[in-house]
Amino acid sequence: MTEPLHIIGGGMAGSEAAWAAANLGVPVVLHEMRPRVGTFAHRTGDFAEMVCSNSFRSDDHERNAVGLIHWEMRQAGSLVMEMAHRHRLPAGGALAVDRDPFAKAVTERLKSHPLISTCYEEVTALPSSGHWIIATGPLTSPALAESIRAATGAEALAFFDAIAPIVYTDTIDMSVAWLQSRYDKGDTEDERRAYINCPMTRDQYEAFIDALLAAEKTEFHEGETAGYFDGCLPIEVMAERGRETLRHGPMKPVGLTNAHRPDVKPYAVVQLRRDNKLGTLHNMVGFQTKMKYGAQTAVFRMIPGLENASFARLGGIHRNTFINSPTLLDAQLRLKSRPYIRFAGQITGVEGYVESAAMGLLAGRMAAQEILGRELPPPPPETAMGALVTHITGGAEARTFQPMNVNFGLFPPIDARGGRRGRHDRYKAYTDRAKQAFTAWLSG
Ligand SMILES: Cc1cc2nc3c(=O)[nH]c(=O)nc-3n(C[C@H](O)[C@H](O)[C@H](O)COP(=O)(O)OP(=O)(O)OC[C@H]3O[C@@H](n4cnc5c(N)ncnc54)[C@H](O)[C@@H]3O)c2cc1C
Repeated sequence: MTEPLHIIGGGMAGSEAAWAAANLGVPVVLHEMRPRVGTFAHRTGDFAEMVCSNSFRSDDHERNAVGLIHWEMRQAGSLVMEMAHRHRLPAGGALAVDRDPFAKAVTERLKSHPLISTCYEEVTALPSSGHWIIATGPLTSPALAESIRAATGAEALAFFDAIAPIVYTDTIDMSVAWLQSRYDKGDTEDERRAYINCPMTRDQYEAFIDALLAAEKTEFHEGETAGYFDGCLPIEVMAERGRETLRHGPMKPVGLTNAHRPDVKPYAVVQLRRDNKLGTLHNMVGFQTKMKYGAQTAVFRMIPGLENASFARLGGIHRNTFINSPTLLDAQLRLKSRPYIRFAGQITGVEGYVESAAMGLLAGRMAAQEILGRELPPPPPETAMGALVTHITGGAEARTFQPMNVNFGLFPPIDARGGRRGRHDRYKAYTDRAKQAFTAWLSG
């Protein structure tokens, strides 16, 4: 008899993992603590509940990385995508859904599958044997979080409340910005040029602070942690403490010489640090923020060099539990120290409903194949799922690892013309290449 796969968490990732594994003929036990034990964000006992917005974001599979991952999930028989399509609402190019009927439909489908059984209980400790997927999400219950922390090391399980935006490197104006590490630190030329620096005059800095103070901010939801980590204060909180605070903190201009105008000392400098091995993404150092998304783009585009910046991810604040996947997981999403346990969903350091469900789909397939005595290689990095799983299991810098949305910056680059038109064509080239690679992977 085929051994069962146990999945903890019936959210986006767990639901998708259960469906994928059961459809490969593996019996699944889905453990979900709701409705017996709730979270501050979930309202129902349904699987795949959308806790905040009702959107799966862009459905454009030709020029958008999220749309592309939708496409790949559909090819792989995704339950979340099928039910989202069935309950979709008009929303332009976005895939918005009627959230309650959507979650009910996912729940009914899972419950009526002959190979899936459900167990409504909170799992409070890491299991010691069997085949498991942990998909307990950003609001993993405290007892289980503690058990994961004990098994992986205190440093490994991160609780954080603020994230900084990430910019596509090719949208930064390098005729204004320049490459340099503070005080030219580093043993190699690469290290000495590890940061992108954007200079500000006094007037630009003052206008920036005014905009920051006036910008609309997100308020905490009830139950979310309201305390900030000391080393992780949102920039607007720093600005509220004094107009000069940022100039003595993340925007300090010391140890840097503007390569374009060495004679002019910048009044303040915004630094961006490489965020992935490919160098296609840079994060804004110390720029964690709770400004609303619209306000963030407007305020950050005031920074010289970022006037036309595109953001792979904007900053944000909420409680989040995720592991340091680049150090803890292998390419099969298995915990290196206990390979009978896989992780999937937001707890692996991906961000968003779609990305979480996609990682669930992958983990479910991988686990099922393993139980059946085969090994499923991860999808190639040219695909959206492959790019994302490669990023979290090795491509990302482990030291500064933060949750990540799927975006073209994670893909191996494609040469193309610059500018807006060039970008348009390049995105299409990315998705064409991905579709071919994904189709081959699925049939292989
Ligand atoms: C406040 C908030 C707002 C968000 N807003 C958005 C948004 O607008 N758009 C977006 O794309 N993403 C949003 N996210 C991120 C969102 O949570 C994830 O994108 C997605 O739901 C993660 O999927 P998941 O399967 O990893 O986790 P979840 O969907 O959260 O599922 C995890 C499941 O595990 C269960 N569980 C937890 N611990 C245990 C345990 N010990 N035993 C048994 N079951 C357990 C939970 O009850 C839950 O059902 C938000 C997150 C939060 C916290």
